[in-house]
Amino acid sequence: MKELDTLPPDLRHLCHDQPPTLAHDGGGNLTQGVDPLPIIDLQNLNHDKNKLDEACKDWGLFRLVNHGIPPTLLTQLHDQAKQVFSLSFESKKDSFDGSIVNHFWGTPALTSSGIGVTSDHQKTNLFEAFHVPLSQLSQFQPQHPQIESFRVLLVEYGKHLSRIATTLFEAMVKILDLNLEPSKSYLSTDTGYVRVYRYPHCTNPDIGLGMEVHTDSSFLTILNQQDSVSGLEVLRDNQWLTINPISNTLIVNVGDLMQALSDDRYNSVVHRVKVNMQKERISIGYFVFSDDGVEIKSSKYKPFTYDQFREQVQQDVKAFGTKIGLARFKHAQDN
Ligand SMILES: O=C(O)CCC(=O)C(=O)O
Ligand SMILES: [Fe+2]
Repeated sequence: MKELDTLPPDLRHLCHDQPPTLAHDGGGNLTQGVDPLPIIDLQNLNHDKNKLDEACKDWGLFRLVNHGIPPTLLTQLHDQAKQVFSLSFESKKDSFDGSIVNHFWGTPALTSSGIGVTSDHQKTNLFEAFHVPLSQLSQFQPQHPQIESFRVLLVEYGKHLSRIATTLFEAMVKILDLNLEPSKSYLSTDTGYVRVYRYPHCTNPDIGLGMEVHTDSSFLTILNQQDSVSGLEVLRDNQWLTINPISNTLIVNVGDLMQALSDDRYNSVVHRVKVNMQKERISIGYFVFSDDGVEIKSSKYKPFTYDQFREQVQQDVKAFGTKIGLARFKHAQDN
């Protein structure tokens, strides 16, 4: 099957239908000799407490090792995601339409009903994705055997993600010495979701980004870049730094909710995804939020729930073509 037939029609015209070429540079993703990211060992969090604190303050992201996810699971997930994406667009549409998994592309901002939030100003983001609410995966019963085996892997993967997010969140709350109301569960792994992304390779030099510049709205994001193709970049000291994929490691981002909860001690990292001119890239992100109705309280921000935050983001994307985010909730004197 031609690669173009597997892509959503809206994206096809953006990519030239021509074989990958080595004539262009690979999209700013030269391998750096030394990995500059802070490295956190999940098995040794007690010992790495200061390192974790520093990483969240200084970088807003870190590389997680010793996370306990079997390497075979990470590799299978990647391989099967690739296979699912390479089905024809029509068969993906038939399998996902009307299901709990939302097949979407072009914009990362979705309404709660799963419709992409678009505006005239917005440029298309060159990706295709599946939005997977983990707690509802048992209600998804795909007929296609490849999609079913991917579903089974995601169920297994989701258990690890929820364990890892809980462990990291609890460590951060302890380090920050936060006085959270004990009756409320702040981190809601039940409402967390996975997004499986495919960024098609694209030789069209006029194309924008795989994913626009943004911060994540989550408490934490756990990104699996088992793929060898890079693309993720973070803004650091006013420069874009490529976050290279290193197999069997995960990238953890501090998101907006965590920045607010930490009273700006932690930093919701600004990032984007570049399009690769030679190869398509697959990545799998997990986003975890606060429980329904839980207010994030801090001295720098007005209290807000995640629903209120998401609603505001959607309104801003519709009105201005961009997310404004935490600044919307900041007390006036801090603006
Ligand atoms: O695909 C990636 O590497 C990053 C995706 C991302 O930033 C997001 O979904 O918020
Ligand atoms: Fe992101």
